[in-house]
Amino acid sequence: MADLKDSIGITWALASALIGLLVYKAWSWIKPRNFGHNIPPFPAPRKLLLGHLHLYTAKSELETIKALRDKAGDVFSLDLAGNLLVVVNGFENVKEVLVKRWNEAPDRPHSSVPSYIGEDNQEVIDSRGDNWVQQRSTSMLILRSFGMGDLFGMKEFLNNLVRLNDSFSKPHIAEAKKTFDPNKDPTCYITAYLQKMQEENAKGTQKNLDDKNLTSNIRGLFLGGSEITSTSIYWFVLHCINHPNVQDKIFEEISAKLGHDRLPNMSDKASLVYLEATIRESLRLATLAPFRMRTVQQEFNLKGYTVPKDTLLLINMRSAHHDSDTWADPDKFRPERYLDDTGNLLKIEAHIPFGLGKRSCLGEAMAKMELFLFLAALCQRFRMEPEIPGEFPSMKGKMEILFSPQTYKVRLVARQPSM
Ligand code: HEM
Repeated sequence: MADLKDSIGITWALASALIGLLVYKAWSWIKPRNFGHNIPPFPAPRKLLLGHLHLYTAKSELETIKALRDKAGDVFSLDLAGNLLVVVNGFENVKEVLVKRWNEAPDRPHSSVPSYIGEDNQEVIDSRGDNWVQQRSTSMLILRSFGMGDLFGMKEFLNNLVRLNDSFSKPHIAEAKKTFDPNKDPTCYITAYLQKMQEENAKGTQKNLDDKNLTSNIRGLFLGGSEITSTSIYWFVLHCINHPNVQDKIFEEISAKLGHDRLPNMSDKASLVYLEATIRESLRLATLAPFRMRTVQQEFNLKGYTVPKDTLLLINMRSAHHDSDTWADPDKFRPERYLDDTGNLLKIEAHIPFGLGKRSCLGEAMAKMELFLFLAALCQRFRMEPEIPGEFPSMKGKMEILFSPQTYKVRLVARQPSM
């Protein structure tokens, strides 16, 4: 009898211990995670398991982040089901993270997109460490030397290719290799890269320049550069339709500075300051890439808070362009804000449409040239009007991969020099 009691007692004890252990395990799994005592504040209490995921509502990310910033301040934390996300707002904090804290938070998180853009996530947008340094410096050198040249042999290329897969860059590389002569000046990005590869091989310093990275870089540069440039143009045209006085001023400037007998070229850029100011204002108001992401590799302090290793940073670029302490009437379209009293262009530090720091836009110089040449020619030749006279298209943007305008139609009316 005593034996039976003992064994029931032991069974109970074991069962209770097991239940206790399971409850403890379950609790430690669902309870809010402790990220350390000095992290930036949470804007709201956390829910079991979800953390702050419930804050993601039907509202746009832009509105959600703005509302949370109003509650918690410029730098705040969100618990995304056990992962710490620190949101960084305001130009000074954005600059601190992207420029001064580059060593601690150098890379973007790996995204799912580059797994088909890049081969094993190697291209310049998503690559890291030594590989990124070499892909970036080589690509930068090549972009500089080509300027607005036919970078990828695009004229012929675009006639044949529309799909972004293996048929995109590999056949093109194979074709370029057939005619590649290391002793001749490179004719496009591919031949310039092949030449650099050979030089590095000859010096024995070759590490990361190879066919795989070349393929990925082409796709990365193409993706990184095409959609964002065309969307910048859509925003500019939309602003011109809605501000006829601005486009008339650009036209007057073009009439006075270069006339109508030839198309604008890069030598006109310095004199078309009002056009340049309008391009800047359009890029600022839209902020096409409103959020940038980084992963934290080493703990650092930001505004007195600790940002632990492995935190995800969400950097609010839009805040840098829309804060009223940096920009007077931030939501107004006012190209004049970039001009001083004598009509010279001002450099405004908080104007950062191409990002900041070592991972800022690789194609900035090229994009600026493309925008200038295309938009100068457009404003020289056409007046941009709404499709239906008097019915102006909406200026409200929508958040897709980029912050883009709603679809709209424009009526292009040929300008006469006296118009
Ligand atoms: C108006 C046009 C453009 C805008 C507004 C723009 C903006 C940006 C921004 C904000 C970044 C991210 C910076 C960051 O994460 O901190 C970026 C990165 C990048 N952009 Fe652009 N971009 C434009 C055109 C181009 C063009 C034409 C190219 C290629 C020829 C290009 C290639 C890249 C690449 C490769 C990166 C990644 C750089 C790296 O990680 O080292 N972009 N761009």
